[in-house]
Amino acid sequence: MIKKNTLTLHSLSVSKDSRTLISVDTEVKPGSITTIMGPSGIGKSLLLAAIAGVLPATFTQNGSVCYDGAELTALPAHKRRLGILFQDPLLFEHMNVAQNIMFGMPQNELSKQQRADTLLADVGLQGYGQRAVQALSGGQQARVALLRTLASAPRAVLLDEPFSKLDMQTRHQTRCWVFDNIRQQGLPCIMVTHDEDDALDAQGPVITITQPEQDTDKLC
Ligand SMILES: Nc1ncnc2c1ncn2[C@@H]1O[C@H](COP(=O)(O)OP(=O)(O)OP(=O)(O)O)[C@@H](O)[C@H]1O
Repeated sequence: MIKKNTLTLHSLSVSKDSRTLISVDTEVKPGSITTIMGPSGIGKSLLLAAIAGVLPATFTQNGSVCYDGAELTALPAHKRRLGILFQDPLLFEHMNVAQNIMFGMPQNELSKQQRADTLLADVGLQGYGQRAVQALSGGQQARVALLRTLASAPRAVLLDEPFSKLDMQTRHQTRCWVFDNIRQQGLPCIMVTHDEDDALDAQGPVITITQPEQDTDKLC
């Protein structure tokens, strides 16, 4: 049976030099947020890159990624139509804040500028549309990158530590807004985080990745 608007990973794994770093099997339903947690350097960001179709060539992947029952694994990133937010905001520096947010908006969006302004106000950045992205703080850039991802009409979203650059109050407010938005749009979401409050607020399954067994002789 086709699971409508569901993102499924079938034993999706990332390896380097034939050593598996990470492997995940999961099904993410529309409007559900699955959290991935685990130690630094274990391959969580690489897993998101594999789902999005932008895994660096040094790594190989096995398993498959499906959306709506159709396999995406062989498709290039732009044909997967998944929104990915990297840890680094990677904003376009030749565009202002509003232009960054409008970048991936669908052509038929009635007033892109108006929508960008509304989104900015929703995350506490009212009136920032015409500013240069270089003039923003790290936390402000992180919010603009989040808006750009959500405004691009993705079929699912992949968020890599989306709130880590925000102070506690902004983090809480932004997180509530983002999670509400994801639920309202009915998007399946996979979020990588080190923060247990992020995982709690996500109200979805939590996948904890553990280190592979180590050779105890090598431990001090
Ligand atoms: N583009 C790349 N080229 C080479 N090595 C990379 C690249 N990206 C990641 N790595 C390496 O792959 C391993 C896994 O990295 P990854 O960023 O996925 O870890 P992570 O679990 O997301 O860590 P963190 O929680 O610290 O963000 C690390 O050893 C990292 O140095």
